[in-house]
Amino acid sequence: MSVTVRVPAKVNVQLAVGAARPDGFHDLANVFLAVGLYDEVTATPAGDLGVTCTGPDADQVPLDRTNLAARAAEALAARYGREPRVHLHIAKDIPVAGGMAGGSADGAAALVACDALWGTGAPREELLEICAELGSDVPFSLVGGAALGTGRGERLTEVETGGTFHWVFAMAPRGLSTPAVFREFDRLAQDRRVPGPVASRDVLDALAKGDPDALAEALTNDLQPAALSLFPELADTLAAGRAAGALAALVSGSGPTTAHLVRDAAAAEKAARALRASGTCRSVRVAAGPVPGATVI
Ligand SMILES: C[C@@](CO)(OP(=O)(O)O)[C@H](O)COP(=O)(O)OP(=O)(O)OC[C@H]1O[C@@H](n2ccc(N)nc2=O)[C@H](O)[C@@H]1O
Ligand SMILES: Nc1ncnc2c1ncn2[C@@H]1O[C@H](COP(=O)(O)OP(=O)(O)O)[C@@H](O)[C@H]1O
Repeated sequence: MSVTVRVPAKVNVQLAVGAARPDGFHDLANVFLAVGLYDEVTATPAGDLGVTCTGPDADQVPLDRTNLAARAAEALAARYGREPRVHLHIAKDIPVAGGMAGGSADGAAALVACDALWGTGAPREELLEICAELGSDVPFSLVGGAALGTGRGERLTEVETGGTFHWVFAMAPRGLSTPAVFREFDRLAQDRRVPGPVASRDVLDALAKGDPDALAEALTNDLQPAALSLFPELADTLAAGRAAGALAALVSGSGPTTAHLVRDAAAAEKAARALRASGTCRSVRVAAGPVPGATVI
């Protein structure tokens, strides 16, 4: 018997970043939207913990116990006093090190898959606690939809959405390390006082109304200058997206994937074609959100 869990990528429609905390993390006002670009994690009983991965970026995924899916299985097994005797196969479609929370998605998916496989019946609150231990973005991958993350992004409040938002994502030829982008944010902020992060009323209202034009006006990402500083060519991709008719273009989270908001599915296909032809990115994908979080299929 095996259990397969499907789990979405995310885009940050607001990422407000505060000053570095004593523990090295940053307080955030992080408005997440789950979008329909998925990994699938299949858990199968095995003699020992093992991970395999297939997909376009599979060669960049660690297969040892640092993989977030393996760490999730170990964390759940430890809580329930059992051995993590499971094989985890990741069918990966979310770009690696792309600012779309692919590793976090696999952590959340493995947790849900192992919980179902082992019949642990862990309460939702406990699963969310384990997620937060695994990483700041992992709780959101579990719940999906749209949510505001505070603290380091792990404390979630559901956010209302009044419609579907259509996006074109442009994948970059190399990844960006999340800690390196936060370090660059600190370096760029050196001489100014960084205000405490606050959720934007305009972003929340635009989401509630399901209004892409209003969301396009309100989108912000405080990590974008840091991502552009480390990866200046991303400015060309953002410009190509705007020229292709996107209502707005921004770096997704810590990047380097760029997210281009469009009005509807037809506009997404058109902008995707133009972005592909622009030669400013490795590949282009269309996806819409909100979609549900980690789900057994
Ligand atoms: C930036 C965001 C935006 O959603 O995602 P990505 O764009 O990387 O996907 C997240 O904050 C990433 O979350 P996640 O990838 O889970 O990060 P973690 O494993 O918790 O932390 C990795 C490292 O990022 C930095 N970090 C992360 C979160 C945070 N609030 N402050 C930080 O300074 C720290 O250097 C930390 O050691
Ligand atoms: N299951 C996983 N999938 C992808 N990367 C993983 C996974 N587990 C651990 N990692 C590590 O996490 C790093 C960040 O990957 P990822 O989560 O895809 O990006 P991001 O944090 O930008 O959203 C990778 O470079 C890789 O070393």
